[in-house]
Amino acid sequence: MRPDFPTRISFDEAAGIIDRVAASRRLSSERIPLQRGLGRVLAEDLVAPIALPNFDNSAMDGFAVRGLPMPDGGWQLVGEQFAGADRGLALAPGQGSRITTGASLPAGAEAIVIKENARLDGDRLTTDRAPSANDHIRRAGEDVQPGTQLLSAGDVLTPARLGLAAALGLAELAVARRPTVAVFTTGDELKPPGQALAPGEIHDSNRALLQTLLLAEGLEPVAWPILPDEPARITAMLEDAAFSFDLVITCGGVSAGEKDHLPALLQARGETHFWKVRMKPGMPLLFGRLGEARLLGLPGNPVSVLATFLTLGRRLIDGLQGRKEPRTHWRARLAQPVHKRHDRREFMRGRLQVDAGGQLHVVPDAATGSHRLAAAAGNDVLLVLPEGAGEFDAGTVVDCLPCAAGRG
Ligand SMILES: Nc1nc2c(c(=O)[nH]1)N[C@H]1C(S)=C(S)[C@@H](COP(=O)(O)OP(=O)(O)OC[C@H]3O[C@@H](n4cnc5c(N)ncnc54)[C@H](O)[C@@H]3O)O[C@H]1N2
Ligand code: MOO
Repeated sequence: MRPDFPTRISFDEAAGIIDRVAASRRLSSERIPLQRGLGRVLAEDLVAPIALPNFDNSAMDGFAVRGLPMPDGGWQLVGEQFAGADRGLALAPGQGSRITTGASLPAGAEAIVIKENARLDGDRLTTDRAPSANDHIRRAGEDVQPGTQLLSAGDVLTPARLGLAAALGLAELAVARRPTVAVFTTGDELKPPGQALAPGEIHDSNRALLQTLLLAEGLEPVAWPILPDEPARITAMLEDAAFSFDLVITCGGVSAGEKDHLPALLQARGETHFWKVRMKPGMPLLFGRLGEARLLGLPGNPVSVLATFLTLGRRLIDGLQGRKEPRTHWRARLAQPVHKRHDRREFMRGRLQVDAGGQLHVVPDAATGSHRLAAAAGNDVLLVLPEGAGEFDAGTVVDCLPCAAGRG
């Protein structure tokens, strides 16, 4: 019987379904103080309420002068203006005043003579370095004009953008709420790290991997104890989580084995948006709805977790928050040829190198098995080989997605 949901779909079809579901489930917005804004997605456009700089001021410590070139005998010093309250100084031709960096420019000032180039003799100011008009003067509005749209809804807040908002006098910004995420690992073979293994058991590595992938996105995942391969337990725990979380992410139990219960669970108790994507690794990826939550069932192999999360999982999280800014990716030349035997889009592990001419190269890792966590740990990108089997010659330009968050 044909399943009544999309299956064995292309990567682009899966991305399209994720985008549509995310758009229909867009999270509400909230106002937050700037200090909590890093990495958040703006929910409204940011329009400058004031100019930056908001008044003409000096870029250097020294003297503001009026009268260029320097009058015979220099300028006459008539006052001082420090950063802070504007004293309302006005310079007549031939006059100058002390000034500090960031201080309001006295009316009439035409240039700043920096302190190191100035000679002061009583109230006479001279210099050997003839200043030009506007030297070291920062004009009101030269960075930002009031009314200019600086950021758009969907942009991501960086330190510089948060600093900009502060400079504009905004104490809070409206951002998309972050999705709440429940994380489950499943499998009778799993033991937490720190516990001894019996024959047939392995340590649960996906929990640390997935939790930190989510933390790197600024989310605060809540991880459950390891689930046994028992359908009733799995159903109860996942339905419980689906009540209180926006997103439930599981690892393992989504392919064809006797103990792979998740696809049937979702079909019986929720809704399947898709199951199985023509990608490698990560082919058995499952996506659907359980209760009001979205459920993302990642394949159990650790490298599949990495690849499916970074490509499609993160896309869902971005979409739920209305993120429009694309993710960073590089284009690099294959340092070695790759013979691709299958038809799926492949996300191979690779290491970036830059040559003396500034050209990026990527060295594909021969350890392609989706259990090869050491190979993933030793590389810094997922290099993307498009659909279709065949030879990819050395020098072929490929997309590379950073996969070592936290390394800078
Ligand atoms: N007959 C078929 N067999 C398999 C298929 C298939 O299509 N037909 N797909 C293969 C692919 S591709 C993948 S990927 C895996 C995915 O399997 P599951 O998602 O069902 O995951 P499990 O079978 O539970 O585990 C797979 C593998 O990963 C290990 N694992 C699971 N959880 C963890 C964890 N938390 N930490 C560390 N390692 C974990 C598990 O022990 C298995 O070795 O299926 C293929 N088989
Ligand atoms: O697609 Mo599986 O994720 O190759 O190992």
